[in-house]
Amino acid sequence: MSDSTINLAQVRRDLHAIPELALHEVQTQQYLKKTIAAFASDFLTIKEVPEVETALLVRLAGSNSEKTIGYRADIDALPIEEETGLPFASKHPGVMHACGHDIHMTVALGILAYFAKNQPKDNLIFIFQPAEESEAGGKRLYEAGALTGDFKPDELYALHDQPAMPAGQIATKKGTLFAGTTEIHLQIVGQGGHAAYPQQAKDALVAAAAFVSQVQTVVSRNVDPIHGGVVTIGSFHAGTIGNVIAGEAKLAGTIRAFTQADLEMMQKRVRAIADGIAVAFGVQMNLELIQGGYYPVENDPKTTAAFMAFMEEDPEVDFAEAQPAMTGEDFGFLLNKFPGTMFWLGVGDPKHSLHDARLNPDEQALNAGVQAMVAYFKQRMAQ
Ligand SMILES: CC(=O)N[C@@H](CCC[C@H](N)C(=O)O)C(=O)O
Repeated sequence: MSDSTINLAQVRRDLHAIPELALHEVQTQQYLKKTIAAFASDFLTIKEVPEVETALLVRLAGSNSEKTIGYRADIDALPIEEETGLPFASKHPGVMHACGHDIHMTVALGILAYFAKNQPKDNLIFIFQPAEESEAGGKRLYEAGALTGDFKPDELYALHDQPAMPAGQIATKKGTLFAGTTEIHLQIVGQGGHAAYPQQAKDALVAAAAFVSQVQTVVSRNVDPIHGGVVTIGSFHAGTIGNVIAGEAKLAGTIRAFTQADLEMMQKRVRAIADGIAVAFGVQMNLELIQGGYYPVENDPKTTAAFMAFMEEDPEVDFAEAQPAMTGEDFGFLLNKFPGTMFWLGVGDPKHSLHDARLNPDEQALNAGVQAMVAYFKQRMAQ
C-alpha cells in the first residue's frame, strides 16, 4: 500500500551517521529539509522556528479538512561513543543515535513522503523536534508558540523505538505509558587537603558517597511500593589522585515516577537529604533539580482507544498491549497540551537496550511503522 518515494533504510543510515546533541542538530535539520523539499508537493509548507533553530515543522494541507493531525519525531542524539562497527556508524566522535531517533525521523519521513504524494483528507503536521534527551525541546517549541494557528494539532502521535520488542511490533496502552522525570545536577564544594590530614579538610567525595547511598532510601522508604519509582545517579566525578582529599564532587542523575505527585514528593526528599548532608559533612551542596517538560506520558483515552482498536484489528499489524515503562519522554509535555497517543515500535535488538553503544535496530521496523501509521491516519481521516 505504501508507495513511499524514499529508500527508508538509506535515509535511516544517512541520519544515523550524523548524530548531533540537543539543540545542535544543524546537519540533521539540513538533511531533513533537503529530503522534504524533494517531495515537491504543492500542498506542503515548511516552517522554521527562530526560538528553536534546529526544529522543523511541515504541514500538508488536507483536501477536505475537518481537523489537524500531528505527528512528532525527535531528532537529537546522545553523548555516547558508538561501538556497533557498522559501515554507516556515527561520523561524529562521542555522539550516537543510541536512542533510535534516526528510526523515529525515518518513519516520520516515510509517512510524510506517502501523504506528500497522496493528499490527505485532513491536515497533517509533522514536528521534527530537537532536544528530547535533554533541554526539553517539546516544551520549548510549545512556549515559542510554534504549535498554534495552522500548526495546532487537534490530536498528536509519536513513537519510541523499543529494541526488546520484535521488529515492526507496535505496542501501547491507555493512561500512563512513561514516567515523568527530573534531572539531578549536584556540585558538592568542600575543602581539599592532604590524605594524611582529613581533620583539616571537608571531604567532598565522602559527602557525595553518602548522598548516593542515602537517596536510595527515597524509593525504598518514601514511595508507595505499588506505585514504583527510580532514583539513579549515573555520573560521579571527584578527586584527582589517591593521596589528595577531594575538595569538589559533581554528580548527575535522574528521578522518575508515574505521577506528578510522586515525582514532586521524591524531589522534596532528595532536597532534604542534600540539606542533611550539608550539615553532617560541613560541605556546600549546590543542587539543581530540573523537570523541564518531562511530565509523565499520559495517553489520551479517546485517541488511544481508536489507535489500539485499529492496530488490533489490522491483520498487517503485530500489536501488543504495553506495560508502563520508567523511560522518560518530553512528549509528556505535549500530551499535557494536546490529546494524543505515544506508542512503542519494536526494533528487534533484544541484546542491547536503548542508550547502549552497541544498539543496532532491525531496519525492517521502518516499513512496518510507516505502513501502520499511513493506514491508521487514512482510517482516522475517513471518520
Ligand atoms: C526514551 C528515553 O530514553 N528517554 C530519556 C529521556 C531523558 C529525560 C531527562 N533528560 C532525564 O534524564 O531525566 C530517558 O532517559 O528516559
